[in-house]
Amino acid sequence: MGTQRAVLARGLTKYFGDVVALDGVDLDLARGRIHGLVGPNGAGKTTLLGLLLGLAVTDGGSLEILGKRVGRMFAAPGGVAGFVDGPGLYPSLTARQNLAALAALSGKDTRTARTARIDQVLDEVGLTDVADDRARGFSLGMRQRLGLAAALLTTPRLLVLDEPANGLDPAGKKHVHGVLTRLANEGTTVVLSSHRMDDLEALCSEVTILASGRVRFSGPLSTLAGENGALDYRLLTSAPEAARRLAADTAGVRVVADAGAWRGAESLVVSALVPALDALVARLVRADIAVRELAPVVSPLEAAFLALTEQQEAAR
Ligand SMILES: Nc1ncnc2c1ncn2[C@@H]1O[C@H](COP(=O)(O)OP(=O)(O)OP(=O)(O)O)[C@@H](O)[C@H]1O
Repeated sequence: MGTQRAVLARGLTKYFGDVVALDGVDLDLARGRIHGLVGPNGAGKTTLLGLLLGLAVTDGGSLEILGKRVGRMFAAPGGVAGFVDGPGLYPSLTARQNLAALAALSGKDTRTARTARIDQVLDEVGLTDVADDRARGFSLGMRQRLGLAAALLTTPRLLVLDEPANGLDPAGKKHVHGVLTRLANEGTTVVLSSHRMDDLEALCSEVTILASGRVRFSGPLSTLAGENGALDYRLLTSAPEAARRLAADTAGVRVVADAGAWRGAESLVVSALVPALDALVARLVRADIAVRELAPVVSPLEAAFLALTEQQEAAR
């Protein structure tokens, strides 16, 4: 048995002329997880994903993928599939022909087995109805789904996707999320970048936040709230006035403003760290005040992202 990590990177650096795209990046990706990569434009996300796909080599540091040290060859390590900057497709071929061309390259299965597998992956990404249409006429969302289907043909153990949700309509997103979740449940590691915090929160158990080529946070989404200082939370309770008085009287809790109505009920917004929030909820319950809803106004991931972007702006 090799390491349980799909990716182990230490001190990765990558330069483009004078531009430092990656500046000492450490990354640990456990197998069978969906890991989100987030960061402002130019943070280094595509560069990092490109290294994982063997599209570029590092200028420094070490990289181990699926238990094997990556050398200085421009080649996708075995078991790795995916794409950056959109999937490479033949525009004049249909979706099915594109996949058939790729499957034939691998030369592993019989023609019948390949055809069955192609039908299966087309179905998984929701492209069966357009299987015989040329890729040239495909929308961005359809191209993304065909790119994912192509990656699935190889049964990857590490799937690397750069903004796979770009251009997806709700039905397309449902297909893609379903496929990625199934893959992770079966042990494939998925690493994807996105500017959509809601997608990342729905899909990923862990995230890495990059800014200016450096890792600002890497770990479970659940620990982000604690990392990022006080957050604003919206509270809906059975007794808004009494809840407001209790909140104002709880150490570490600040009542933000008169939040007014929220979904037709009077709500309260408080700013607090998680332990103070826990204390407030316990006090509300002890006072027989029911907590009907409690959620961050801005998600921890979005708050962390915004804080980081603001820091970057301030440094300019
Ligand atoms: N081929 C290249 N030649 C020169 N500079 C590059 C090249 N690729 C990336 N860079 C630079 O490296 C830095 C990181 O770029 P990268 O594309 O990895 O960021 P990103 O986080 O993917 O950004 P975005 O969210 O805008 O896609 C940027 O400053 C970019 O201009």
